Amino acid sequence: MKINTTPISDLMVIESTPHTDLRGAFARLFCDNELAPVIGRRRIVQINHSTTSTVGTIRGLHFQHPPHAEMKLVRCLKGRVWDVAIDLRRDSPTFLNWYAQELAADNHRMMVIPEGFAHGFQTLEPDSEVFYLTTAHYMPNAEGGVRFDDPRLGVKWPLKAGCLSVKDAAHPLLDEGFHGIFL
Ligand SMILES: Cc1cn([C@H]2C[C@H](O)[C@@H](COP(=O)(O)OP(=O)(O)O[C@H]3O[C@H](C)C(=O)[C@H](O)[C@H]3O)O2)c(=O)[nH]c1=O
Repeated sequence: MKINTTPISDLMVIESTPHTDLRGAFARLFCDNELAPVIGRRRIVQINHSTTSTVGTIRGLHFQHPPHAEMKLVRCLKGRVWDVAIDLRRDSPTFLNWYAQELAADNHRMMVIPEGFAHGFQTLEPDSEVFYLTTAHYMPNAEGGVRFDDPRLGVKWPLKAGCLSVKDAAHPLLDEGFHGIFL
């Protein structure tokens, strides 16, 4: 696994190179030894899998408030998604900056999104499947969200927004009073 930095500190992109032979390919989805420099003392406590049938669907952008803030390690195991992370960390020099990567079954790329970031994705192919590991349990009462089309964020999505959950359509826009998550 190759650990790549991004323009946003602590946000990483992991490249994996599958072992291929006549039968097909083998690749590790996760290895605590290889990812120790990124994971540190965190523990993976949940592994989630979402399937999204229609192209253009946006899931997110979600985060959890401390003490339930989580790191997410996100892969696309089928299809293709535009995976977006937004820095919501208070006092971060890149506060409200966003970064995106195309994750696909065939590019074996993984986003490592630390605590204090909102995460979401848009499907670029039908029946896309996202597989992600988290370092904190799902706590609905600690969940927060930002709007995919919030002008304060200016996220660029490859496609016109398609299907959206009622919850995601209802996230409040960030006003000047929003100073981020204090971790
Ligand atoms: C995250 C989660 C959800 N749920 C239940 C809650 C709802 O009844 C249902 C769908 O949840 P939600 O609409 O939040 O799912 P997504 O919109 O795919 O959100 C997820 O995908 C975005 C991109 C993220 O980054 C979040 O980690 C995660 O919230 O599953 C659970 O039971 N356990 C869980 O860990």
